Order: sequence, then structure tokens, then C-alpha cells
Amino acid sequence: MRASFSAIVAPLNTTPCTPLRPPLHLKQPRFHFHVHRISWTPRIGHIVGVLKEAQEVETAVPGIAAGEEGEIGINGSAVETVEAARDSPSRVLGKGKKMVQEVDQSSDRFKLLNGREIFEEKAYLVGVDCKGKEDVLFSIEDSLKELAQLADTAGLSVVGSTSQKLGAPNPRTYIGSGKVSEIKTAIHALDVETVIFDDELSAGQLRNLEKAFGGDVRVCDRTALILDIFNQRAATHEASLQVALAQMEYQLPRLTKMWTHLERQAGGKVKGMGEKQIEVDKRILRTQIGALRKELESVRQHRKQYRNRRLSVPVPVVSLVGYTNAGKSTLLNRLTGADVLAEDRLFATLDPTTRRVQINNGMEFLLTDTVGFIQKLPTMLVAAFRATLEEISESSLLVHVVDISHPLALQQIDAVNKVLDDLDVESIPKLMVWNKIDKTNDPERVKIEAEEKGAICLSAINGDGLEQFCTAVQAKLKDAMVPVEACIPYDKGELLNTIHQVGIVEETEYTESGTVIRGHVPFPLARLLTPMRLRLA
Ligand SMILES: Nc1nc2c(ncn2[C@@H]2O[C@H](COP(=O)(O)OP(=O)(O)OP(=O)(O)O)[C@@H](O)[C@H]2O)c(=O)[nH]1
Ligand SMILES: [Mg+2]
Repeated sequence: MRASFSAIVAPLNTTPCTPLRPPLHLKQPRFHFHVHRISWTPRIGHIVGVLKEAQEVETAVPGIAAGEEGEIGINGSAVETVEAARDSPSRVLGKGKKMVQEVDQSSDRFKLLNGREIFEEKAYLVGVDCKGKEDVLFSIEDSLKELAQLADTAGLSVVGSTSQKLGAPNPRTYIGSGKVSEIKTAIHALDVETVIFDDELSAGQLRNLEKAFGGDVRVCDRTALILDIFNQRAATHEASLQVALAQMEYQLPRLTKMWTHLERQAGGKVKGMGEKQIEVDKRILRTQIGALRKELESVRQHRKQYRNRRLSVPVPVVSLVGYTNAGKSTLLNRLTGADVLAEDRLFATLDPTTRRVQINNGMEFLLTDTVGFIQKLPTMLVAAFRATLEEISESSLLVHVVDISHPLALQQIDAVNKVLDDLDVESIPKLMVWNKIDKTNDPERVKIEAEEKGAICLSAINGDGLEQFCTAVQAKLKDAMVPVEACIPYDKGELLNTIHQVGIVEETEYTESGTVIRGHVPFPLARLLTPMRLRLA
């Protein structure tokens, strides 16, 4: 029986795609395959995961569809290696010549992450402090700390970091040549496998840095790392599509000339072949981006229909937004008894979850938890997740959840507001919630400060302040409702229930002709009540 996997593969009879990272340099790539899941990851070139019978590995290239079968080329992985890997999975991990020697030492460097076995690469972080750069919210040290957290979330092991103050980034290598040499020394001393930059790098910078570091080390940037985490975390079809789209858009301008080996094989006679291949690859990638956009559009339409159906029952929708790890999912779980994954890692949630919350007085609202934000959030990710984020722009209230115990809470608030600015949501009422009050040194002082600023303090973990939170949500929702006074005939009991469910009833009176209610209801319900309204308050 053959192994079944989605790896760095290209089917027969189609143009093989250029791998986005230097492949494992092995020969004779030919193997029977069955592709059952396509993903696109910037960590291409590393087979992450266990390559055993019928088990998936991590990476994939475009140009193949799920369900395809045939003879394939696995870039950098010979048949013998793959066969051998069935008994010793770690054999195919690692890079080039180093690979086989690493087998034994590396076996203890696997860890289980999101249900998959991940090879824990050694990473080195690099940050640049550019003078005069506007919109910088985090200091370089804080940004690097966050990058280390991101690396940890992605399953990498951070072995060191460095930073540099620069007037302007070097167009060739982003950092100065002295820094390049310093990092090179660190790479050898610490056995570094991946160097991660805290800012987005151009294709040229990535290539030059990889060359300068010796070719055996991968270079990537913050955006690629975030995309990698999203790729690992995407659990639903829609999230996978969105991540795949963002990854392809990230890769498109970064496709580099990797087909020079063809020129070498042809004795240098086929000049410019590498260049042509890039054009072919770019075309393939563009076609796939187009196909993905179409598929996402159809998912979006479906979502819209679902939302419209939901809107016909006018229960107000309240969306939780905030920095990653602020405690949004914990708050949703606490209020609704849902069991959305909440953990002390970045980007635990990618897919929106909506649950019904009922307040003591009978009023209900829908609470939606969604993807967290981060500073320097890649724009293509915001664009790709627009469908998901649309939920936010159609809600009645945005609850901005802040981890007030975090030393950078204020900067995180600014970073979230920056993303919200991009989402066109300024007309939606907002409520600020300071979460994790239990973790602060002086909760009483924080509470006073919150009151001054109109924020609600709570602890999603122990439930403190939840009642005040629900009251504040209700008050904010009421601001957006229409005051009504209506007489509901006794044979319209259902309607009366709906009013209690989605509106705020302040007075009820039983008269001969029906139940007279005074209160506030959402606009669509107010329209429904028009024939029964006594007068507009
Ligand atoms: N001490 C304390 N910890 C909390 C509180 N709320 C959440 N946490 C913890 O903070 C971590 C992150 O919580 P999540 O609910 O996953 O955060 P999130 O905002 O959904 O994060 P993303 O999904 O990554 O955007 C978890 O380890 C929670 O247990 C709180 O009120 N107090
Ligand atoms: Mg979450």
C-alpha cells in the first residue's frame, strides 16, 4: 500500500509548480499519490508532520485538486526516502545533506499541535527599529516579544533574537551588512533553521538574505508566520479557503527564479527558462486565486442567505472584537455555556461562533465571537477574512474586549481600533470591556479608571462583573432601539413573546382590547408593530 498525503507535489501532465521555498534537494521524485487536502503554506519545503501510511503531511502546492491520483514528483523527496519514512518518520524531515544525520537527534523535537505532529524548528528573531516610521504602536522589544509568542504558537522554538536601529531599511537585505554577519554567526552557534523578521520583506530581500545566510536556513517574515498559524488553525472549509487565498496573494509577488537547475541540465543553452517558468507559475497562481475567490464568493452568498434568514427574527447581534488572547472566547463560553476553544495562545479562534444569550428580564441577543486582531495584521489577511469580518459590520453592537492586565493594553486597544477603521464600522455603537480584572495588581483602582472611561470591568474566567456587562449591553442596545407604545391584541401572543425577547419592555398593562406595552424595540420590529402602535413616545 502506498502512503497517502498532500505534500510538495505536482501532478503529471501539468506544469510542475515552483516550490515557494527551496525544496529538500533529493533526486528521482516519482511517487503514487492521492491528494485529499490542498493547503498552501509559506513553510513549504519542509514536510511538517509524520509521513506514515495514510497520514497527512503539512505542505502543498497549487495545480492539483483534491481527489486526484497519479504519478507525481515530490520536490526534494525521493521514493526511497518516502518508503523509508514509513518506519522512521523523522528521516524525511530536516534539510538536504544534514537530514540523515539529524534523524536520531531530531526525534525528540516533534510536538503535538492542534492534533498534528509538528517538527519544532529552531528560530531566530530579527526586529528593526526604523527612525521616523509612523504608526508604530509597539516598541521593538515588545514587538519582538510578541513575535516570539507567535513563533511559539506556530510550533517553533525561539533560540535567540536581535534588533537594529536604522534610519531606513536596506533595500537589498532589510538590515545592514554588519547585522547580516552577526546573524550568520548566531545561526552557526545556535544551529538556527529559520530566521524570522518582524516586518514584511520583499521577494528580493528574502532571496538576498537566504543567500547571505548560506542557503540552508529559511528566512521568513511576520506575515508568513501569521499565515502559517492561520493555516494550522483553519478548521472549517471557509477558513481554509480564506487562508489559502491570503497565502497565495502573499506568495504571488514573491515567486522567485527557482528553475535554474533546468538551465544547468540543458548545458546552459536554454537561456531565460527560469524567467519563463516564473511567468507560467504566476499564471497558474493567478488562475487559482481567481478560482478561490469564486469559491469564497459562493460561500459568502450562502452565508448572506443564512444571515438574512437570521435577520428576519430581529434578535440583536452583539459581536466580540479585540486583540488576540484578550479573552473573547472565554467570555462567550462563560455567558452561553458554549465550548469554543479558549487558550493562552495567539489566534485560538478563526471561525465565528454565534450563541444566544438570555438576560434575566427575558431579553435575548446573539453573541458572536470571531478572529482576534494583532498589530501589523497583514492586509491580505484582513481582505481574505472580509467575509467573516462582515459579520462584525452587520451587528447592532461591538464589544471591544481588552486584556487590561496586559502591560501593552493601551497599544493593543489602538491596534484594534486601527483594524476597525479599515472595516467601516464607525456607525455601530461600541462598548469597551476590560477583561482579566482578576489578574491586575490593583483591581479597585482599575475599576475607578474604567468607570471614568465608560468601560465595564470583568473577569470572564471567574464571572465577576458579568451582570454589569449584560446590563451595559442592554443599555447600549436600547440606545439603538425605537421607543414604542403599542396595544397587542390577545390573539397575537407570539408577537408579545417576540417583543419581550428582542426588545426592552418597561411597562405592561392589560386592557380590554389587548396588552399595552411601553418600551423599546429594534427598528424592524417597530415597523411590524406600526398598526398596533398607540402613539410614538
Ligand atoms: N486570569 C484570567 N484569564 C483569562 C480571562 N479571560 C480569559 N483568560 C485566559 O486568557 C487566555 C486567552 O483566552 P481566549 O478566550 O482564548 O482569548 P481570545 O480573545 O478568544 O483569543 P483569540 O481567539 O486568539 O483571539 C486563555 O488562557 C484564558 O483562560 C480572565 O478574565 N482572567
Ligand atoms: Mg478566541
